[in-house]
Amino acid sequence: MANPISLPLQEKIPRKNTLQRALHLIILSLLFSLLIYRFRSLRNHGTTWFIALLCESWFTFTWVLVVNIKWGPVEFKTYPGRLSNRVHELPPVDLFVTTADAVLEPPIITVNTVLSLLALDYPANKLACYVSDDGGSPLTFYSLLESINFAKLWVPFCKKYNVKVRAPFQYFSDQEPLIFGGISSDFREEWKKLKNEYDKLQQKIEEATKHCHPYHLNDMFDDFSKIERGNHSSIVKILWENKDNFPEGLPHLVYVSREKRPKHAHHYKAGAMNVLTRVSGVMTNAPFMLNVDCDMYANNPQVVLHAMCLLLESNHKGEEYAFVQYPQFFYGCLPGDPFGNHLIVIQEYLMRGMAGIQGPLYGGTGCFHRRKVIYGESPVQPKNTRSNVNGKSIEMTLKSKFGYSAELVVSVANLLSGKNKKMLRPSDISSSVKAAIEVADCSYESNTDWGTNVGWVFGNRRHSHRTRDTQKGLAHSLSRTEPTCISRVSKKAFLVPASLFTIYNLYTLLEYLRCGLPVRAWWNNQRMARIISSTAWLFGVLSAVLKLLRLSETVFELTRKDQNNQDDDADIDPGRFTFDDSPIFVPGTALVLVHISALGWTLLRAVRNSGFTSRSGLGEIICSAWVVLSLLPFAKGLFRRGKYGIPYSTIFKSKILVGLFIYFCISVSRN
Ligand SMILES: O=c1ccn([C@@H]2O[C@H](COP(=O)(O)OP(=O)(O)O[C@H]3O[C@H](CO)[C@@H](O)[C@H](O)[C@H]3O)[C@@H](O)[C@H]2O)c(=O)[nH]1
Ligand SMILES: [Mn+2]
Repeated sequence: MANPISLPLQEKIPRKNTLQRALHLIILSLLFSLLIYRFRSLRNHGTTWFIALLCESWFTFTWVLVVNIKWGPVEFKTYPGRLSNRVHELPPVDLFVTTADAVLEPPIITVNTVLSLLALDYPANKLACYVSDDGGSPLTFYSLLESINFAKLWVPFCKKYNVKVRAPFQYFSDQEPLIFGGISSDFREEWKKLKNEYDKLQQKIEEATKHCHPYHLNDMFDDFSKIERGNHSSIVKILWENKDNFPEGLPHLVYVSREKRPKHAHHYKAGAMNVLTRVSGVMTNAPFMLNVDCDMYANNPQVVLHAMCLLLESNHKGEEYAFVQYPQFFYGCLPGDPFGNHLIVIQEYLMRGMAGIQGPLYGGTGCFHRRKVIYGESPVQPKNTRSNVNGKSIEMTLKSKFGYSAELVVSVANLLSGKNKKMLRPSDISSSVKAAIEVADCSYESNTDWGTNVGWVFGNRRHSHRTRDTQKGLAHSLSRTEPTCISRVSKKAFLVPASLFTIYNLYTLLEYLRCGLPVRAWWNNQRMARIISSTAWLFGVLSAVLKLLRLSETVFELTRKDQNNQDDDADIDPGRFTFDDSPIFVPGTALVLVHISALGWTLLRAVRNSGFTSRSGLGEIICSAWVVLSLLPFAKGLFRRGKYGIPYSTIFKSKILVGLFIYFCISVSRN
């Protein structure tokens, strides 16, 4: 029998996708013939055409990139069972949860996230959970404090019965009979008890939210008493300490609210992540860190073990994975994905495709990071390159990079030299609270490498990710509108884009069907791709330009997390689009108006000439109709009132835009 230790913990398996690849090749050859055709036609035209061509080549290029990324998708198969006799080798992991606003992100949601992490299948004395509260909310603090007592029952219950979903709200939303089918009376009793305890916890938090409960009179809340949002000193509080270093107990739980001052940029989530990195650095200094948003939960209790299968192994060159990221799945989804935000196909094809090349983009959440990589070291760099530098200068270098905290510098040095390889972790974290408070100060990062070469980059990665997508988005919207205004092409030339269009749609449809999704979901996503490119991405480009010109700063607007009771409308249809007078709806409205008018105009001319002439252009009609279909929610919005209708002011602005556009087209065609 093979020694289990020698068995690999993971396998990287390329996915077979012959049909996909065939379509892929056809799409690419069509794209290139289209481009060549356009190059040929350039010879006969002036500068406007040259600019159009330049744009088209660029868009084709980005399109080719996006399609090509999907060429060689891979799957990672991990064998956590093979770790079972290597438990002593398992490294500590620090778990980060970020929350920022107790109103937009109700504490019960954060509590569920935290509970699902505390109950993970991993030695509890090797986990530490840190919650960053950018809201500095006593309510969030209170809710977490209250959840400890529940966790003391919940965690053993989950482990005893091998509960799959360890976020109680989700677990208890299942039908009782379904759970109880053929199950012991012990379990039934315990289930009822836990459900009852969870209800009590929920109620306490609710009462506190409505201020029916003077919870804050307790002296644990002193730090919060005079707190002013966005203007307070840092708070670090240990909510629970696993003092006995007990693998079956509860992991450490630490509350962190970093210092905020009106004059100091706080860099939103990236800033919070850097504080968490430092605070955990001086407290537990685990070599790996998982970060999740406050509205998430682990849907598989073995996530850490699976991640370790990848992170603990290196390849024959000694290279290691920098990070391991899990795909996100969403709960509370509307059927048919009306807003195209379930991201199932993107994660299944684009992300796996990227994983096949080098690795996916960091999506901001659900990710295990190697701490030394976050500290600026490369995962492929050989270890101990700095051993010949004398001790003093190492300290000075580290201080200039990581800031003045002596405790942090020691922890960084330990980590980078691999000294904490012993996989031990201080069980007493209360002695490091003072150091933790210090590194959570808002001025701590001044004149250091935090936010540039160390930690989460400000400005930031989220941003570059967006701009990339923007280009893809524009590629679609321009190539769609192009036929109506620029080209009236011959039948033969129309064949290429027409087949490209058909095959590309088949190709994307295939992706949806293979993921087991309905055709409706495919259509909704195609539609949303057009809508997003004419709204969010377009404005994303504008804001990036404004930022480059230093005219404005990007801001992070929190998404509201509870979907219930924000609306008391009786006839509420959650799948329908709602509008307001935001300028973001102007381009979409204008596009719809242009194409409806174009179609109307063609129809009118056809009626006048009794029949369509060759000048009507079938291609143009199809393209315009496709745009209108894609933007159907806008077209409907033109005729609806209330929140489902586009406000008159928006329609008015769009009409001005359309007027300008038509004027531009006419003057171009005259020249
Ligand atoms: O000043 C801030 C602002 C946000 N957050 C936290 O950041 C997370 C994400 O914020 P959210 O409003 O939920 O943004 P989304 O639009 O959902 O963010 C998506 O896109 C982000 C950027 O790519 C990723 O970081 C997120 O994980 C991903 O869910 C939440 O936990 C927030 O509490 C902070 O901690 N401080
Ligand atoms: Mn979110």
